Amino acid sequence: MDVFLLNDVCLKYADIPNFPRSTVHGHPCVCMQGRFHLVTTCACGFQITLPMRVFKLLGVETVFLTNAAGGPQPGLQVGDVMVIKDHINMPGFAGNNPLAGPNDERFGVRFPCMSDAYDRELRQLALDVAAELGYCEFMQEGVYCVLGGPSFETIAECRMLHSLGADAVGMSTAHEVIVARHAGMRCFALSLISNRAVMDYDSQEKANHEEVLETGRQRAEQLEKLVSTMVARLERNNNSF
Ligand SMILES: O=P(O)(O)O[C@@H]1C[C@H](O)[C@@H](CO)O1
Ligand code: HPA
Repeated sequence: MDVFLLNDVCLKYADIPNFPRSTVHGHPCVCMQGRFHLVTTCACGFQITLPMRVFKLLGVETVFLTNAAGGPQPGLQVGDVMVIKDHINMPGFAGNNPLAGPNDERFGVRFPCMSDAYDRELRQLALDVAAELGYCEFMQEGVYCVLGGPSFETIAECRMLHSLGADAVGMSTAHEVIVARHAGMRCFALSLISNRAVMDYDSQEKANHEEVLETGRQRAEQLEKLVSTMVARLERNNNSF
């Protein structure tokens, strides 16, 4: 069941007016269990990002996001954790931006800047905490590219994305970050490289959701430790890194 956890209060998504419904199996997370993707709601970026505005209204200042992603960057291995330093919003090139339509000035300006979308201090904190925990061998930093899904990429698409500067490719996160940044919240995001992007016509590899879930299970404990240590560090410093 999809639930929204706020302190000890647990709300069903179905009980929150206008809240979208998650349809993808296997996306539990710490505070919001059940995620929304472009494919869930007929490419309506506004609806899938509504939770960010709910967070803002609840007084949230910093948003942590995680995702599973394929890796077109040859330096990335399955199981690597990539701190996202920037994104490419591919659906945005076709006009699918979650901020399209009338701007709600109560949240932010009409034309928000995105060159600082992923908070520099939080990225450094992640790398520092990872080093303390002994995670350096699988920590990376890179650019995440969001596509609409739900089909995985063709070989030609993977090659193109790599040449465009994408290190990881997935189906979420960038829309949420755009809306969170519009509302002035700080953003930090991680990609777990759950599968290699297939770049070679002779390869027998095929992207599939089971591999994505399995890689997630294998790294779950370390990811939880990394994020919870970062959150504890932030709390200790009054959210000021
Ligand atoms: O919610 P994320 O972006 O982690 O989920 C990815 C995208 C698809 O839902 C799924 C593909 O296996 O994982
Ligand atoms: O290879 C991928 N492509 C797109 N989305 C994904 N989510 C997990 N792996 C992938």
